[in-house]
Amino acid sequence: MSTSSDVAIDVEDLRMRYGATDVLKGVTFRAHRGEVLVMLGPNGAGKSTTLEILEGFRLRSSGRVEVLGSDPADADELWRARIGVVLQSWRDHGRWRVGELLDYLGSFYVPFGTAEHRRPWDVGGLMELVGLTDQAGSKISSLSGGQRRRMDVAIGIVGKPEVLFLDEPTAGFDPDARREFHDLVHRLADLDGTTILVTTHDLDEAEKLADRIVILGGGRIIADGSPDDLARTMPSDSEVRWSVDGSRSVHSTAQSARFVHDLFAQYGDRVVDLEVRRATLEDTYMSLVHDNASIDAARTVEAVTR
Ligand SMILES: Nc1ncnc2c1ncn2[C@@H]1O[C@H](COP(=O)(O)OP(=O)(O)OP(=O)(O)O)[C@@H](O)[C@H]1O
Repeated sequence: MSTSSDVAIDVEDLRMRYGATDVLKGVTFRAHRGEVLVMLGPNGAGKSTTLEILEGFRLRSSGRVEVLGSDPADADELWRARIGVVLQSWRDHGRWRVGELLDYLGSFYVPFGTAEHRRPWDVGGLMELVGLTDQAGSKISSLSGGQRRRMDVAIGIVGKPEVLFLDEPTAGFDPDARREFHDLVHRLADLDGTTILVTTHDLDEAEKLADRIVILGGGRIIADGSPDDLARTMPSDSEVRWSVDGSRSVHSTAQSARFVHDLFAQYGDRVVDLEVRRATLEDTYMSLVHDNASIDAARTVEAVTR
């Protein structure tokens, strides 16, 4: 059973209107302490808007929002010190050197440290953690795109945040850097109990990182569950592939276990290279987002023609 103290992010009926356009039409979700929550959704769905509201950078139109028990719209400096933010892009501090800037930014967190929760990160340890030790003395303007993004992450976590917001953090990462970053996210969540809300367009990344996934579509949360839960929500068929006597076959079925059983009953050891592919998160995502877009389009037509 979850208690309110387990809940790090609590959003209920969040609405956001830009001019005459409703971008968020009643968004409700929660994140528990130490949970990695991945938010998915097509371009323009309102993911960054949601994050900016939760970070206290943007005022919402209506709804209830609590992060670490406070409303971000009027939270104090102590609250801000407990929050870490990695925006989609930072382009500043070019003349600073990596180690110096982290040391300087970290110094702002010293008054907010406690015996149980020391702040900030030790700069050497932090650079090692994000893979920037070799760049400690480099100017930020000289970093590669991927190194710059690691620096963004280092800046986001220098104050040892309890809640961390990451807006498309791995854009521009090579596969190695991406994998290291995933390890870092798991480490922060599992060892330090950091609650992490990540947006990404990379469904493979979402599957690797998420304890839970929420999908934003048409201004609402259209799915909320673990990657496995979401894959199971699709009543789609599995794909069975196999070869018999050098001939390759494919069959779609909702009852893959029965089909495979029958296959072996018929061909025995002659069945080789057997593969059963269940619906993936990508299949689920595509289907949910497209279904939702059709429903939304139908609603719009209905409203216009009424
Ligand atoms: N300051 C603003 N004024 C007016 N409209 C805005 C503003 N910021 C965002 N929007 C609009 O709100 C919608 C949601 O934008 P948002 O950036 O939150 O989406 P997103 O899901 O993060 O998209 P992406 O995946 O492309 O980053 C878009 O249609 C965008 O044009």
